[in-house]
Amino acid sequence: MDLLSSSSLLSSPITLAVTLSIASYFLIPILLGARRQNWKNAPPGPVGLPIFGSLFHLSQRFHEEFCELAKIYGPLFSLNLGLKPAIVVSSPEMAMEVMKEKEGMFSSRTITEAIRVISYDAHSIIFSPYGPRWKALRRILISELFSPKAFEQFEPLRTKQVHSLLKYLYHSKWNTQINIAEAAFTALANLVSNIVCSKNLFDNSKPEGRKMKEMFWELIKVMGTPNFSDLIPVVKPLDTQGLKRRISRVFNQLDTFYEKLIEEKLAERAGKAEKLENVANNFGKMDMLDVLLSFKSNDKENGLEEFPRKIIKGMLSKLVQELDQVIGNNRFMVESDIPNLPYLQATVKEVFRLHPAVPLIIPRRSNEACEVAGYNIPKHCIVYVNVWGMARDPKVWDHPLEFKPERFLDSTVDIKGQDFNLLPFGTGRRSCVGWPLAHRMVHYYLAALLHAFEWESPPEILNDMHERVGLSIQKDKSLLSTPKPRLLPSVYEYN
Ligand code: HEM
Repeated sequence: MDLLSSSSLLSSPITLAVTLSIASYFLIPILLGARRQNWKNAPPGPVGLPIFGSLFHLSQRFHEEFCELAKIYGPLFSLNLGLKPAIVVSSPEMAMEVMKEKEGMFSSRTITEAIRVISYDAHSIIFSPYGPRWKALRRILISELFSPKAFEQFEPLRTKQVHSLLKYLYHSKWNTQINIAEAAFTALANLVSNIVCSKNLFDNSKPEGRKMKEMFWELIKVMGTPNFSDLIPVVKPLDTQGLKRRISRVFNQLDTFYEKLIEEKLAERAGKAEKLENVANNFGKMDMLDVLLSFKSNDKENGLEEFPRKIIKGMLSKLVQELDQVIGNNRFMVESDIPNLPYLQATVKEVFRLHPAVPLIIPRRSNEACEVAGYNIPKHCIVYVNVWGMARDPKVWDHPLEFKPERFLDSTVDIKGQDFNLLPFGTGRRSCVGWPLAHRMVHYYLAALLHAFEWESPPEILNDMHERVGLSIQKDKSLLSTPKPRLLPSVYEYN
C-alpha cells in the first residue's frame, strides 16, 4: 500500500503539508535506509520509519492488515504506530498469556483523544483505568443490571420490546423492505435506555430519537478511526483529520442532552417521598439513573469473505425447522425457548466467531514494562487482540472461512471468556459487562424474527459481505429485507 492510498490519515492539504515537512526532516536517514527497531528485545514485527513507525503500511482496516502481518511475524508481533509501541496478539495461546496469566499487567485501556473527550476524561467504565473507580462502576452495573436476579426481573420488558417489534413489522411494514440491523439496533437501544432512564431515547417516530441515533453512529465512526494526533502527539494541535472537531461536536450535543435528562430526573425525584434503592425490584418506579444519582461512596479514590446465498438459505431452513418444531405457529417465541434450540445457539456462536462485532476487542494497555513469551513489552504499550484474525486462522479452526454452525453442535466451546479461541466479549476482569444481555438478545431477536416472518432480500445485498469499520464492524450494505408473516394471523393481532 503506498503512502497516499493509506491516507485515511492524510485527508487534507494541511495534513499533507505538515506531514511532508516532518517527513523531509527525516528524509536523509530514510533515503539512506535508516530504520528504527521497535524496541530492545521486542517481539518480531515490521520495523517502521522514524516518527511514523508502521503507520503507512496500515489503512483503517487494522484487523485485516494485522491478520496478514501475523502470517509473517507470528502470533505475537510488535510495531510502532507513530511514536506509540504496540503489540498484536493473534493466537489463543498468546491471548491466554496476556489476558489471563498476566491479566494484572494488561487490565487498562488505550485512551485516544476521541475517547478522552467523549468519556469525560476516561471516567466511563469502558475506558476508566483499572482501579477503585472502575471497580465501583463495574460493581454497580453487575449488581443492578446483570445479576441473575436483576436479569430475570427485566424479562417482561425484553419480551415486550421483541413482541412490539414483531407486531410493528406485521402491521406497518408487510411487503416493504426493512433495514434489519437498524430495527434490531433501535429495539435493543430502547431496551437499554428504558433500563437506564425509563425512556425510549431512540424512538424513530420523533426527531430527538432520530438525532440520538445519528449521534451514536457518528460516535462509533469517529472512535474507530485511527487518529494521527494520538500516534504522533506533536501534530495534535493541528487536528489534521478534523476528528477532534467532530468528536467535540457530538460530545457537546450529548452533554447538553445528558444535562437535561439529569435535571428532569432530579426534579422528578424531588417530588417523590419514597426512596428506592434497587432497579430490578422496582422497575417502573426506579431506573439506573436513579441508582447513579443515589450512589454515595466513602472511598475517596473513586475519583468473511463471500458468504454464498445457498449457505445462508441452507442454514436458515435448518434454523426455521427447529423453530417450528419447538415453538409451532400459534405463538411468538419467548426467551425460555432458547435452551431448547441447540441449532440456534450454534448459529449464534458461529456468527460471533466469524463476524465478531469488536474485531480487536477494545484495545488494552500495559500498566508496566513486562515480559510476554520471553519478549519485552514496554510500559503503556497498546495491546490489540485480533479475534477477527483468530477466526480466520486454519491453525485455530478447521475450514475457518466456512460458516458452519455444526462445528459447535457437539462442542463445549462457549463465548463466556474461558475458551481463548472464541472471545467476542473479551475475557477476565475487563470483559464485556453487558454480555448476558447482548448474548440473550442476539438469540432472541434472530430467532423471533426468523420464526415470525419469512424474509426476502435482493441477492446483491445478501451476497455482499463487505464490512464497514468503526469501533465495531457492521455489514457495509445494510441488510434490507421484506418480511412475510408465517404464523397464524391471530398471533400478531392478539399477542
Ligand atoms: C453483541 C454485543 C456486544 C459485543 C460483541 C460486546 C463486546 C465487548 C468487548 C469485546 C469488550 C472488551 C472486552 C475486553 O477487553 O476483554 C466489551 C466491553 C464492555 N462492554 Fe460490551 N459488547 C456488546 C454489548 C454490550 C452491551 C449491550 C453493554 C451494556 C449494556 C456492554 C457494555 C460493555 C462495557 C461496560 C464494557 C467495558 C467493561 C470494562 O472495561 O470493565 N456491551 N464489550
